[in-house]
Amino acid sequence: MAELFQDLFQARTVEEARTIIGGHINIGGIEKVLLLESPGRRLAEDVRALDAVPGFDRSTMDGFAVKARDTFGASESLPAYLDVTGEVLMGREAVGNIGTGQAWRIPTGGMLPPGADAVVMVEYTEELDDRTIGVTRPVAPGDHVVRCGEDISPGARVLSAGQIIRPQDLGLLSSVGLTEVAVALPIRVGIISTGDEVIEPGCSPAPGQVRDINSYALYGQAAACGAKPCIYGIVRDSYELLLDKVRQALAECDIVLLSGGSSVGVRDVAHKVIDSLGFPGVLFHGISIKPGKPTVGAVVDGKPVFGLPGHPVSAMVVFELLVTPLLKYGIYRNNPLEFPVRARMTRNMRSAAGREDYLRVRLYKDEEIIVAEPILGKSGLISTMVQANGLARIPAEKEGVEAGEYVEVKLI
Ligand SMILES: Nc1nc2c(c(=O)[nH]1)N[C@H]1C(S)=C(S)[C@@H](COP(=O)(O)OP(=O)(O)OC[C@H]3O[C@@H](n4cnc5c(N)ncnc54)[C@H](O)[C@@H]3O)O[C@H]1N2
Ligand code: MOO
Repeated sequence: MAELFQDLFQARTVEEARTIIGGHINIGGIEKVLLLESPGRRLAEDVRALDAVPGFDRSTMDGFAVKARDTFGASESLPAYLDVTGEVLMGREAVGNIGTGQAWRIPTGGMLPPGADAVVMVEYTEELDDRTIGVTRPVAPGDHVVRCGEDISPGARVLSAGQIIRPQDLGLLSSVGLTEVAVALPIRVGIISTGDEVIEPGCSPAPGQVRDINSYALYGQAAACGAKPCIYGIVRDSYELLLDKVRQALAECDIVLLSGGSSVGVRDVAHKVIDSLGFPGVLFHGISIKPGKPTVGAVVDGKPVFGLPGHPVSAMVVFELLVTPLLKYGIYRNNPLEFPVRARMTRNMRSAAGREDYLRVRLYKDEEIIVAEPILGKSGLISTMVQANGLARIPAEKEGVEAGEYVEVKLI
């Protein structure tokens, strides 16, 4: 514990903060849901296909099933003449066999008859009579055919645990006959605002008071990640009151967020409260980012507890960096697409070396180039977050960015 205490106020990088917290957490459960209830949920287990998709060789065109070699050398001036000896019906097994010099009519999606290895599109045939066609263009084996198992082979791992179920995943699950999937339970996030000056949004502020922004902004962020947020209200700057409330939230939720009181002022009790909840307690106090420096990171019995800075922008930025990944994936995992947009800065911005800066930016397209216009303003101004549609990361080793330089941006 003494070692831990020495670590406090030694600001961590975001990477370090994630590693420290990630090493102690154990959150979430599993439930089975029907396929139609699964979009947006996180898969709890790998999914393997039992069946091949498609389960038979099938045509991708309307035309004639043939032996490809019977069409070799065919042209408009010298068609290959084939006997039409059968027809494939949609949704029915193709029974029989195509012999040399023979063709069967086949619809798009029809089952390729035994003996055939390609399909000639109807446009490249001429019907001479009911029983004879001329093929005017050759096909190679496999042309216009999807092979049995070409989409999905039986036994293959088709989806991986941890991934969010997207529309195309739903289609894949139905294609292999799965009507239920195991998904992670939504992570329950308890949200507590602290501060003697903070009042409910439905009240009129007296001089010195402000309406609660953080509970609502954080609620919105958690909901957008598919989590189950729960607001525990506003607690005055009192150790006992806050301890009670945090204990209640911790008993009912997987993650607890406090905002305000995370700094070093006399009334900033968040750190003290969080550290008295249980093992291992506070793991760091301070991250080397701006905004968001005075963040407290803790784990209590496997559940993360974060003391977020009171300034609304700071609280939201720290949420994006430390809470969003947990709500989406249940763990911190390497995500090269976390800042997926490369955008060109419209102006110079200074930043101190040794600290990562997260700039609120407005992204827009200017002559085919995505540009990032910084939204200036203090971290207490929620309107700056509203004007922004991205967060640009300025790496710690840089002392700023110049107009025209490229930055990596996360969409918000
Ligand atoms: N002497 C120093 N003062 C401050 C430092 C510092 O390093 N030395 N850090 C500053 C930074 S950076 C931030 S961020 C804030 C963090 O402060 P706290 O987390 O202790 O938060 P409070 O003092 O309670 O509040 C800060 C600010 O945010 C407003 N607030 C708080 N909760 C809400 C809410 N739910 N909705 C709307 N607004 C809220 C609060 O009224 C204050 O204005 O500390 C700086 N100070
Ligand atoms: O770092 Mo504070 O979190 O700037 O506003």
